[in-house]
Amino acid sequence: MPQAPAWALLSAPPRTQAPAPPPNLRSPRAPAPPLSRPRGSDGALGLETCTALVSEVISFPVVQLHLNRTAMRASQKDFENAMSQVKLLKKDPGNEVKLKLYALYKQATEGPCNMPKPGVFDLINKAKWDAWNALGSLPKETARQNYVDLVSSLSSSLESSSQVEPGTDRKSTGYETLMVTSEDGITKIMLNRPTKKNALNVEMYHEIMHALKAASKDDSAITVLTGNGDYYSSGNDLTNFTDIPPGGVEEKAKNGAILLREFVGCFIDFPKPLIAVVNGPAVGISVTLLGLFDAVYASDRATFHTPFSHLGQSPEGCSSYTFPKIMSPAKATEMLVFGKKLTAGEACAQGLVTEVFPDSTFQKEVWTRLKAFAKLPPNAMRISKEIIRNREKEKLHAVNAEECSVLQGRWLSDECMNAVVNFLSRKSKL
Ligand SMILES: CCCCCCCCCCC/C=C/C(=O)SCCNC(=O)CCNC(=O)[C@H](O)C(C)(C)COP(=O)(O)OP(=O)(O)OC[C@H]1O[C@@H](n2cnc3c(N)ncnc32)[C@H](O)[C@@H]1OP(=O)(O)O
Repeated sequence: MPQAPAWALLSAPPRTQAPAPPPNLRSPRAPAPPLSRPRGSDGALGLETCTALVSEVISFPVVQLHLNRTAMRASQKDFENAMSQVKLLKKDPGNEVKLKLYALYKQATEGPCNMPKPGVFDLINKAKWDAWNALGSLPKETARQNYVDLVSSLSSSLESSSQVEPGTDRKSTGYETLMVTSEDGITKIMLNRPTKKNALNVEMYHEIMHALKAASKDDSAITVLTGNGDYYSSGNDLTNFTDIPPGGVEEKAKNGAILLREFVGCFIDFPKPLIAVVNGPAVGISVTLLGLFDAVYASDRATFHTPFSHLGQSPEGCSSYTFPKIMSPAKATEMLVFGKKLTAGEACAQGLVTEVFPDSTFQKEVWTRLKAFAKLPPNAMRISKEIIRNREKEKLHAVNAEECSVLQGRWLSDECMNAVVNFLSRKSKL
């Protein structure tokens, strides 16, 4: 059974001590914490409670940062990077360090502790208060610097001993083609090439894989893919076809098929609820992948278009298997073979989209709903997804392999090359 990261658990207080209502440690600008925390029958803090508490200690500063943006100038970027880095730590730095981080953050953003001291039985809030209060009149700038230094020392000492895959220590801010954020239990992966309608270039394929791997291990409950700008995505970037290596087009096609197979494989294997927030038109691979998502919410501005025949290509993203199952073979054929473009309403009627929202309220309504989902017990959600999806996994990997192999041949065809040349020479558009 998937476990919450060990470091998401703060030590439980001794059983004998009765929970007392904690005074609020937060500034008036901050959201108020729950007054008491549910405990298990053994008196320990429950898993969700502990996770929420860690979010409070670790993630809460991210919210605060936005509120205090104007107050920080000198090392704002370092400070912001340090906060992102904290969330990427793969190992529990321990309660003592977490309290130190909390205290330095509060000092850096609010100055010396000015809150009433919590009661003796309010162990957690008292520990936080003590840590902050212990910093006395340490100047804000020094606290900020100490925070950055502490995170940097943690990153080197904890990351080097963890078994992470190469590159997984990359910061969420370090992406070229994506914006990745983690807040309120949701990791949001936003395609971020709006001037190119979020077309997927080779860099973006790699970055999405990286972001999904990181999201599968982070402490968020759900993961969301969406687009920046007016498009969700215009699909594969057709300039991907232009950079021919010394081995010629055959090598290009072979490498493309390897990349595509690995890319789609990441969606098949993604362990947490994966939700698409389709903010605008979607084309090609950004549509076919939707069959591998757990829920798809769409603006009524969105359209769904898979013009593979027009492009001399063939379906991918496991759509040759998922679409006929979702919407019937004939409807799937209209889309995948004849390139029929669906409106959001039609896609919803076919089962490809879960729900459609008016564009004017889309973001507000969807994110309210997602935040509520993200509060559900994460392990239960994972396990339920697993039981819904797992018996299909082997089949999906086989379909993926077959689709990539067929597509590799298609990329070498005149039909495909002509379509790409026509688009790149501005002779055609969808
Ligand atoms: C051997 C190859 C190896 C490849 C590596 C692996 C790849 C795996 C491949 C998986 C298979 C995937 C298949 C698909 O996704 S098929 C779908 C492909 N997409 C398209 O055909 C869409 C093409 N774009 C358009 O038709 C129009 O741009 C669009 C209708 C989407 C929007 O039109 P509009 O008029 O509103 O906007 P512009 O055309 O002016 O677009 C703005 C700029 O964005 C550029 N653009 C948009 N989409 C793409 C794209 N898909 N590829 C490249 N560039 C794109 C467009 O050119 C404009 O750029 P400029 O401002 O510089 O002119």
